[in-house]
Amino acid sequence: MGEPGAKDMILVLNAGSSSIKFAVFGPDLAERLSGIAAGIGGVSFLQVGTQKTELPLIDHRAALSAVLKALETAGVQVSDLRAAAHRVVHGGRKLTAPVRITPEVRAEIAACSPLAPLHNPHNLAAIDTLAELAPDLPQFASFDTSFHSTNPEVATRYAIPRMIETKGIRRYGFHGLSYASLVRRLPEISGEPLPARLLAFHLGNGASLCAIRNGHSIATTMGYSPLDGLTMGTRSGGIDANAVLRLVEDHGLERTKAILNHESGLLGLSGGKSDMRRLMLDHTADSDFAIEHFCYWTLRHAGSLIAAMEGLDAIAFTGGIGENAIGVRARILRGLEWLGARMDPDANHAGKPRLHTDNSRVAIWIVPAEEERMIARDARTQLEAE
Ligand SMILES: Nc1ncnc2c1ncn2[C@@H]1O[C@H](COP(=O)(O)OP(=O)(O)O)[C@@H](O)[C@H]1O
Ligand SMILES: CC(=O)OP(=O)(O)O
Ligand SMILES: [Mg+2]
Repeated sequence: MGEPGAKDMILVLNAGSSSIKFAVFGPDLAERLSGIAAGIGGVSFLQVGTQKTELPLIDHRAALSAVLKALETAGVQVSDLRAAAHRVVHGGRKLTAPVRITPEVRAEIAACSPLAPLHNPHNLAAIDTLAELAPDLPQFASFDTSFHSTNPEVATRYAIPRMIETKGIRRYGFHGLSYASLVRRLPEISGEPLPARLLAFHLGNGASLCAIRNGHSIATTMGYSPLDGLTMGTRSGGIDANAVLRLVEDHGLERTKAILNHESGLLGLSGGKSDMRRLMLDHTADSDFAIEHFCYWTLRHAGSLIAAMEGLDAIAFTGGIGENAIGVRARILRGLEWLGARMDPDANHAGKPRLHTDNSRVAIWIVPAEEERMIARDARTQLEAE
């Protein structure tokens, strides 16, 4: 790894609902090492580079200590780090740009936990564990909500009384680090300027769309929390608020939270599978229906965002499903043919970066999600500014 005592590395932690992704970057932002602890609380494993080991990871604390141990084995000690930087999903109204984590920032992240229950508590646990291990290590946070701070008020307000809106009940939007990195990467990948009206599909376990006009988010499908919008792995996506109230009446608040966040989406529709790769191999009527529901609602929302941009010049797919699920991309693109989007099936099969044919009126790209590099870049900018 780096020169002994050089303290030039940045550790990035991206703690999700059931996984912790990690990466170590050098001062030039070259990735030195990356991996994932996944399946936390279930069938879990730790992968470092290409080396995958099955390992019981009962909770996020166990997963983080396995990650730190693996880093040590690979020659990265916490004492070698210049900084640690975290993806924090919800920054609420106050945290709209990358920041150094102070006690005040930590308290604000904690205050946003009820808004992103599958994410913020795990982000905080990672911050706290590192703070205990290395109290002097500078820690930074980058927020999934920040990229959408350019949305106009008409897009962020719910049609509810202003007094309620002032309490923070509004649309925020998420996956912003993925979209920010996509905006950077697309011109490098395509060799062309960023298209003026770009519809980005972040399709992973959590999934959202973003209407990006001249590089800025103007609308997105997630709202107050990462539950809204598309059908997701275990989240329902959009659901009528009166149906939610009925669920609360019938099942109580805690059960309702669990149903909507953990038991719905692809998992609920298919009767047990949240993972797109597994669903695609399954070929049962329920699994096929779950995939069709995912694609259909992705298209319904795509139509809404295209209207918000008043047209469409390019599409970009990212996230685990967007980058890898050939059949899902093909189904979604079939649903956009009426706009003049033409996909080259061979390019789609091969997972090439460019998917459109020469006569397509809309450019179509695959852009790998690089949330961790974006977070490292933010932290480096902060360090240089200090
Ligand atoms: N080769 C593949 N084919 C189909 N789906 C895939 C493939 N690889 C990954 N996926 C799907 O991508 C999703 C996970 O995406 P990812 O962006 O890693 O999620 P997370 O939100 O946890 O970061 C899962 O549904 C997984 O099945
Ligand atoms: C915000 C969100 O949904 O994140 P993820 O896709 O990592 O679950
Ligand atoms: Mg993700």
